[in-house]
Amino acid sequence: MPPHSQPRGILFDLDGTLLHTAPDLVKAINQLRHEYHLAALPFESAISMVGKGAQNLVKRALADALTTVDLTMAYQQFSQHYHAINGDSTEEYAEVTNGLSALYRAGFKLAIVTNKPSEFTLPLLTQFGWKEYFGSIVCGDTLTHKKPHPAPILHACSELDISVSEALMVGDSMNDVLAAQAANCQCVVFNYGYNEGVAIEHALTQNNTVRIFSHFDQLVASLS
Ligand SMILES: O=C(O)COP(=O)(O)O
Repeated sequence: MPPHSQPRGILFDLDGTLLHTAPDLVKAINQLRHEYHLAALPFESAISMVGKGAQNLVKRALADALTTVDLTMAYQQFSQHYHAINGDSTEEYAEVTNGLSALYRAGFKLAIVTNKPSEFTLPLLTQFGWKEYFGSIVCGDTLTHKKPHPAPILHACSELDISVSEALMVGDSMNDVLAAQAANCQCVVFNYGYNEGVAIEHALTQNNTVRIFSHFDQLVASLS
């Protein structure tokens, strides 16, 4: 496979790639901590806990009280808080709606491959009017495995009816990069996202071939 052959299918991560979900996520996490009489986490430390799914986020956010917390119940409490505000302060990154629409109209097959549970992902896709663009929506609870496991990428390719060599994974974190590498899929990342609190440029090793973009328009231009 040539390193940057033109793909037929584009697989998008959600949090930190298409949507800035951090304000709502951090608010729900700090509402949860308040219930457990724990101090609010600063925004940056809370957001560094996002990336490996909501169950993991709750576990990381209550790390200072884990011996006394029932994580199943804590997840249900978090879920209630997040459902109540999911989308309220969430914004699309610049030019995402225009870019998705352009890629869709140009004939690319599009998918979502996120670690976010479907109960939170689907309402956001509806809110932003994007659902019709995606031929496959793979969430954190769709399969047994989440990114960085390759299974979500392979599942999306199968649902889009393309081979993995015809796909491009677009993300913001090493979870996306490692999943793509494990699936043998091309990958690009945006540097405006979360990557569990580490600048993606620093996380990628020097000989890594993953391209880094800083604006959604750059991705769209690279595909035209
Ligand atoms: O919910 C998460 O932990 C991250 O979701 P993402 O895979 O869309 O970045």
